[in-house]
Amino acid sequence: MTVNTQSVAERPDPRAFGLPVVEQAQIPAELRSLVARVHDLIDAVANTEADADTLAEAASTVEGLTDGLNVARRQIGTMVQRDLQSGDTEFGTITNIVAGDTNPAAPPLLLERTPEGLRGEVTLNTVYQGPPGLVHGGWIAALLDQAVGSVSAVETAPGLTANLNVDYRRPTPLFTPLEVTSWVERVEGRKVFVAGRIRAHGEVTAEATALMIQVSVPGTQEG
Ligand SMILES: CCCCCCCCCCCC(=O)SCCNC(=O)CCNC(=O)[C@H](O)C(C)(C)COP(=O)(O)OP(=O)(O)OC[C@H]1O[C@@H](n2cnc3c(N)ncnc32)[C@H](O)[C@@H]1OP(=O)(O)O
Repeated sequence: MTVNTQSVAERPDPRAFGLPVVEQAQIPAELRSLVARVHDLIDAVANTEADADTLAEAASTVEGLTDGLNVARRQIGTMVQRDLQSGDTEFGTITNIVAGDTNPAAPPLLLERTPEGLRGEVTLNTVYQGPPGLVHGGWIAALLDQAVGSVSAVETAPGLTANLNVDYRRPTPLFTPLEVTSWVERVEGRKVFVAGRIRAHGEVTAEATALMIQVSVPGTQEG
């Protein structure tokens, strides 16, 4: 179902909200590399059984690195502009916990446009563990919230989640490619009714319905 009600050019630009925007291609390769190394570091720290000397040395090294990086920090709310393979433009917060380009704690979940909506694949390690060997239920909800919020933004206009209902159908495994899909069901004024699904090995493990409320753009008749 096609529900695109606005051309890309008419969709709100975060600059209209006074937010800084970084183009995805302008993120330095060195920062991307650092984010990936720290992503692996979080997993290593969460699982290490190294001896006390090694742990103490690591803590000291990381403390020094943190001080060095904190010398220059981004403005809170900084957005990243992504050009999807479909030709659509997507905006997201650059430190978004699910998909943020510069967030080492993000899996990250990268979504691309399909004829039905959005689709992405992500594999989660023990950092996202709830029950033994399984993904935490809150993270399952986070993946679905991101997927439904993004499809609403890409196919209609950016909004906030007013309501998210998650049905956990089967345990969602760690270390397994998860297929995340989302689509728009219908639009009623500012209300966008959306849905999403997670599959592992082709089987549905969780599904969600949600209500997104489109945000008003400052300086427009609607906002
Ligand atoms: C581009 C750069 C920026 C881009 C920014 C993009 C960010 C992407 C975020 C990703 C997703 C998230 O995690 S968002 C984070 C989690 N969500 C939040 O923090 C949202 C907190 N809630 C709110 O701020 C607010 O409640 C809103 C904005 C959702 C709605 O407030 P509002 O704008 O005043 O609208 P309101 O008049 O209350 O409601 C509008 C209509 O929706 C209905 N409605 C409202 N809430 C509900 C509900 N829970 N369940 C059923 N229906 C509801 C109302 O009855 C009404 O229907 P009718 O009378 O018209 O029929």
